[in-house]
Amino acid sequence: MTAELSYVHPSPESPWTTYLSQVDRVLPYLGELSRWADTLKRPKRALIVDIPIELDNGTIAHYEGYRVQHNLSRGPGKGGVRYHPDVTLEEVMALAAWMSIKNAAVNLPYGGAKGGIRVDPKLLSIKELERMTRRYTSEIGIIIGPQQDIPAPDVNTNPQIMAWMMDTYSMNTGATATGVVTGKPIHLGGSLGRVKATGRGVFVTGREAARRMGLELDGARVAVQGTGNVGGAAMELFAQAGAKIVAAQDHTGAIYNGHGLDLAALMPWIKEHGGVAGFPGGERLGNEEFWDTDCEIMIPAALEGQITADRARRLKAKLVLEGANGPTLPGADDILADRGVLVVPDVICNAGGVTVSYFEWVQDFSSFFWTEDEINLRLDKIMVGALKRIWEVADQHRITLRTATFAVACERILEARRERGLYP
Ligand SMILES: NC(=O)C1=CN([C@@H]2O[C@H](COP(=O)(O)OP(=O)(O)OC[C@H]3O[C@@H](n4cnc5c(N)ncnc54)[C@H](O)[C@@H]3O)[C@@H](O)[C@H]2O)C=CC1
Ligand SMILES: O=C(O)CCC(=O)C(=O)O
Repeated sequence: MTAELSYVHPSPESPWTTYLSQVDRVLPYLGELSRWADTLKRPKRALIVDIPIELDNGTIAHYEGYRVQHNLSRGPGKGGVRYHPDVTLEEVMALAAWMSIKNAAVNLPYGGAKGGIRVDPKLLSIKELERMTRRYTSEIGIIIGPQQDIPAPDVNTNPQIMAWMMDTYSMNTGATATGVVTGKPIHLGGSLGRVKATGRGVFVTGREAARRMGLELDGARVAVQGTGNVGGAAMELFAQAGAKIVAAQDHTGAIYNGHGLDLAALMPWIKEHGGVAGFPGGERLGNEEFWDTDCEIMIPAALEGQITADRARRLKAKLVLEGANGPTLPGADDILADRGVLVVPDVICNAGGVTVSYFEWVQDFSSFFWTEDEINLRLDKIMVGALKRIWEVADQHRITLRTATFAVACERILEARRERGLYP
């Protein structure tokens, strides 16, 4: 008998509720190990921190920060840090839990963790952003470390923020510790290929899924939500493979071009203007209309809970590639499965980022750095191998790729849990 968590009150649409229902679906496939499954339904450790900083105008602001370590059975915690005004403890718990599943699905020697600050970073100056990042790092410094828990970039965080985190942790501990975060700038122990790795993983899993479905990438129409690190890199790789990016949406709006958006013009536009809105090479599309786009492939690569039941009924795509974490609500998942739309779930589809983070961590420890070709080849091999195993389990039990990924990952996590035992 396991008591409910007293500190969360999730709504039916919260990411934590979505995650719990995904775990429930996998229980019939865990055999004896299901005895240990409650361990997946509660984070091992959740730290909430106050982050006071002095703003440029001399006033003091306080931000709420989190670092959650969901499961550490297979190794140190690993997962990104998000800066967003809607971040909550429950959201970070779900994101940390999905990291446990993802890391086990690609067989990395990590547990799952995630962090975040409830802030709109676009409202901060660069100096304020640095002060907030450094204070947050000091506050969570009691639970992170190269062998304990290794943060990385997520929404609205980037290599510069990772550099400040690495520097702050190193100053506080008295020695340069490049392995404390990944996604760093290259000359500070970062890895070639990390910036585009998540988008590359989305492409690799999409390429494999399309091959199995008999869907030609050359000429395929693709719609992408989110044009940041993940969506931007995925769009470029699909376009290089001959696909047409017909629609793109981000926080500034949505655009459409039936002949394919010209990425050579769009990407610099986004960089300069902060988003797709106003791009002259496409027609303006309503945010809701975006989900009705005629396309073969839909890539949600922004935030959670975007594919609702209603949108799942309307979606025209045959293949959904979850670049974002948790973009599809459980009810919508069922509708897509009933409609024969293939979903490559987040916990494998976007695992390319953490896989190259793992390569970065290994390179930092050995102080020996690989070429970008080596990294991309190894990434491809790991993603293809992991997806193949997941597909076998899906075929064996006639279950969705999401439940199959959870089955593979939960078995690995719970086996480690069982073997380690309960008592110190
Ligand atoms: N950065 C990474 O390595 C990884 C990121 N992810 C996930 O991918 C997703 C995107 O992350 P990044 O590309 O890193 O973030 P980013 O900060 O680089 O880009 C986020 C994108 O989402 C868009 N967006 C924000 N709010 C939106 C809204 N309400 N409607 C439409 N678009 C909106 C933004 O305009 C931007 O284009 C997140 O779910 C993240 O957790 C998953 C694995 C690794
Ligand atoms: O690179 C990492 O360690 C984690 C990336 C991440 O946050 C994610 O996969 O959602």
